Amino acid sequence: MTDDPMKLGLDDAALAVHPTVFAADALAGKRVLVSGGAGGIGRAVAWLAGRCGAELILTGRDAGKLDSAVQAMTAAGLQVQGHVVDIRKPETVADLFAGPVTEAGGIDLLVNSAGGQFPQAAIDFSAKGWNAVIDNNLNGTWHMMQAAARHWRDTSRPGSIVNIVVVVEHGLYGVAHTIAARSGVIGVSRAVAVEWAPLGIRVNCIAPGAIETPGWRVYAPEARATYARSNPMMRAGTTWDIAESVIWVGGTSGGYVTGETINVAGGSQLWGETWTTGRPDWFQPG
Ligand SMILES: CCCCCCC/C=C/C(=O)SCCNC(=O)CCNC(=O)[C@H](O)C(C)(C)COP(=O)(O)OP(=O)(O)OC[C@H]1O[C@@H](n2cnc3c(N)ncnc32)[C@H](O)[C@@H]1OP(=O)(O)O
Ligand SMILES: NC(=O)C1=CN([C@@H]2O[C@H](COP(=O)(O)OP(=O)(O)OC[C@H]3O[C@@H](n4cnc5c(N)ncnc54)[C@H](OP(=O)(O)O)[C@@H]3O)[C@@H](O)[C@H]2O)C=CC1
Repeated sequence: MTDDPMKLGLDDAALAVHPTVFAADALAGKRVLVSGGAGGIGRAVAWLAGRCGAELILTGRDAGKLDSAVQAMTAAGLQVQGHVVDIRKPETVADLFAGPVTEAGGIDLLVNSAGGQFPQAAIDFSAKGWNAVIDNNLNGTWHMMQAAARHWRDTSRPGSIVNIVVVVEHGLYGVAHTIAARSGVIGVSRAVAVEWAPLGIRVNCIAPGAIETPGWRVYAPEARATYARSNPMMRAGTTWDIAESVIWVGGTSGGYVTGETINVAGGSQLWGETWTTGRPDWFQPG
């Protein structure tokens, strides 16, 4: 890992050629919408889906980041468009589906990778900070899920949703607001996996462990330095680890899977600790 924010995780050059288990036509004829598609994990998902033959629609808040992702993927021959959408604003999400998604001919897979939080002891959260994280991660993800489900219902086509969450059972501290939000996403995903099965819609979650991305900039270097040893495999994961799991469960390979949350976390759901705020004296070994 490096402290250069531009060099956290795999860059476009690496994502363009990274080996994959998937065939070049695994998603041929499919259209994939990735929120947070210019971020670390979303960008890797987009590259993999595009390299498997899918058309891509990427969304995010930062137009410059979106442009750079679209340019890099276009230069590699992928079919991709980018749109500024703040997932916290249901009206902009509705505009995305009524406009670009419909004009493109619809989508087959929605990957919700937009999200984030800040590290802070829970006892110090302000009401505004708590609300910001809940709004971004729970409400924002829900707005995208519901808009996609309505799109598929109204166009009589099947669909698949993959929500990127965090490991909520154990071992991730200093981000209790995001644990609450992501537990909500996991809960609603299980609920609508049943409600929406008659519509041909599958809903699953991927819970990444420590995955080196530009998103890590929000954590102090001392905290980040411990992340690789937060799991029994004693290493950080890559955005490609997450991308391959997303495409597996979101694509036809996961066709009989719904309502699941898959930890792709090096076993950190079972062993290890990540203190995003630094480990307090109370929990120091010895
Ligand atoms: C076992 C697994 C191991 C995993 C290890 C790593 C775990 C997870 C890693 C990741 O998820 S990495 C990638 C994720 N990316 C990010 O997290 C992006 C960074 N975060 C944000 O962009 C923001 O925090 C936000 C959550 C999206 C909120 O943004 P918003 O624009 O709505 O809010 P702000 O205006 O910035 O702030 C609102 C409010 O929130 C409080 N607040 C914000 N930042 C902090 C902070 N650093 N410390 C304390 N409080 C904060 C604050 O109350 C803000 O209001 P004001 O006080 O500014 O008025
Ligand atoms: N990296 C890790 O170790 C882990 C990450 N995760 C989760 O995976 C997901 C992706 O994280 P990662 O790629 O690492 O982080 P990044 O910060 O690189 O990417 C997150 C993306 O989400 C977008 N985003 C955030 N809020 C909004 C919003 N309100 N509307 C639209 N877009 C938004 C950002 O776009 P823009 O910059 O344009 O605003 C950004 O590109 C997040 O939910 C994260 O919490 C979970 C566990 C571990």
